[in-house]
Amino acid sequence: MEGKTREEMGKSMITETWLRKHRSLYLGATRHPFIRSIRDGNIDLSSFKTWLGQDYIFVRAFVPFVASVLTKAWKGSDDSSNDMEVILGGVAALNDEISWFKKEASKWGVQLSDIVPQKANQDYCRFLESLMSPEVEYTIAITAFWAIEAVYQESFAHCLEDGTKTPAELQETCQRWGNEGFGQYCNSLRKIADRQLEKASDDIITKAEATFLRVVEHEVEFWNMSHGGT
Ligand SMILES: Cc1ncc(CN)c(N)n1
Repeated sequence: MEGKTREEMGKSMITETWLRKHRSLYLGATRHPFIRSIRDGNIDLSSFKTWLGQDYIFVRAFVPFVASVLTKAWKGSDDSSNDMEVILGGVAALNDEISWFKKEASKWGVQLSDIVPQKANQDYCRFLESLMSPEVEYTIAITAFWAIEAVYQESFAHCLEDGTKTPAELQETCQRWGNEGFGQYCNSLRKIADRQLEKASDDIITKAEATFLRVVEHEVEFWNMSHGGT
């Protein structure tokens, strides 16, 4: 692959080229100290509770974003029936996710109605809102969607690998995003993003790469907020 132009590699490998090019930033999100602390078994439970409450707020803002991606797929996709099925699966998963957050919050004594979104969360939710505009192309929105889900999948799957010391009470959390089915769903999103990028103009590809980077930066900030939170 080394030294080949994008045309020689085939445009379908665009997400692959980004993951290589921005590897250290991406690993900064998927191997963040917050994730490492879960994996090493020394997580501060107040950080976990901060993450839980803040992520519940994030997921509630994520639902309308995903619904907007579904709307864009309806008219903007080359294979809208496939894409809509995959995205609808994502909406269904988010429905479960919201119920899970409620159950988990009561288990940990986190009062969800009292949670005030912190700055990193507000910034991330505002970014999602900007992507919901009808002017934002489907290719950009589906790229963001894939990246958002993929960071969680890779982060939590990392906590489930052999030899990790993830505390028993956090196994279920890690399973939620680290399980194989969620991994397959992320692969489906990635395939859609790559297919869209393959036929996109250079301008859209540049915009999509910038969007990918912003997602990863927001994810790092989100972990930072949880890790340092009280
Ligand atoms: C911040 C964040 N990023 C991604 C996900 C996975 N839906 C999430 N729940 N929260």
